[in-house]
Amino acid sequence: MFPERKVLLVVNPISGDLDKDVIFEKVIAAADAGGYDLRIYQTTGDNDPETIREMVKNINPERVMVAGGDGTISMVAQSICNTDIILGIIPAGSANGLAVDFGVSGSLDFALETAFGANVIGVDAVRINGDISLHLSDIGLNALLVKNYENSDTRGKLGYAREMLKTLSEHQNFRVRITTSTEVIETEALIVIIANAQKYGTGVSINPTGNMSDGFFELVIAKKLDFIETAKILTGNTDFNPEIMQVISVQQADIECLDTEAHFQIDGEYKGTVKNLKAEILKGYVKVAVP
Ligand SMILES: Nc1ncnc2c1ncn2[C@@H]1O[C@H](COP(=O)(O)OP(=O)(O)OP(=O)(O)O)[C@@H](O)[C@H]1O
Repeated sequence: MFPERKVLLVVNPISGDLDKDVIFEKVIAAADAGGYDLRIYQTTGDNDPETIREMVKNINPERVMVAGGDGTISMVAQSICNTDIILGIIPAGSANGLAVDFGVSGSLDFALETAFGANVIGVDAVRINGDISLHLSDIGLNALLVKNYENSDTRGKLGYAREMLKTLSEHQNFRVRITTSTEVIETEALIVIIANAQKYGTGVSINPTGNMSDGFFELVIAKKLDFIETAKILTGNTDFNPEIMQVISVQQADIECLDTEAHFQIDGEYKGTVKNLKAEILKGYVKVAVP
């Protein structure tokens, strides 16, 4: 007899620098101890969302464990949204901002205990122009940095620092109009962040009151900053400063760039330039196992 309780493990073999063999061994042992029938899928970078959806439909797992970075976690979350399937997170990316925001940081054993544990919450998502953001998306300075970093051939801290200097010299502020159900804000901006979570992968806490389950997201609007202040934010050396940033908590918002198109990124992935964004909260989008 096959056990009724099934679990699917999705592993991105190329993410971060973690030895995936250790993850396989530990998940196999934990699934065995919990009486789960374990299935494994390694992502290929080609048609993964479709394949995972199909596997989820056929296997009907109680949980899906994901070992990868933010991109893989977000992809798997979108494959099981609005179901009772529980997402278990095993951080294995280069930055793991999403996992950190879920409180899943530290040892692999801790992540596994959490991923197989009983504490489960419904996590919201933000739909932005039809795409899904679980973490932090923005227009302006940081999105340009994401673009420059994606296009550069150096990786690591040095590459990041080089792209940051390039970004700071290229960036221009833009005029933006933000319309919510209660107000219209028109301002010059360096960056407008659409924040479901609190922290960037660099560790900088940009939205200290953010809660991923409250049915709201925040708009964090940073007006003109000086060079040093901006560099500190981008490198994760300073946290949210209420004197230079405005935060509003909303369920939906329209964002219009008034004079020029602005660079746009969703959860660390560059999306090109945009003039208009429509953002709305999707409450209880996916069930996630948390500490
Ligand atoms: N087998 C594979 N070969 C090449 N690319 C892959 C493969 N599997 C997944 N990918 C790609 O990996 C990317 C997602 O990476 P992911 O976000 O998980 O890790 P990361 O970039 O190391 O971490 P972080 O988001 O924390 O910086 C996607 O672009 C996906 O297409």
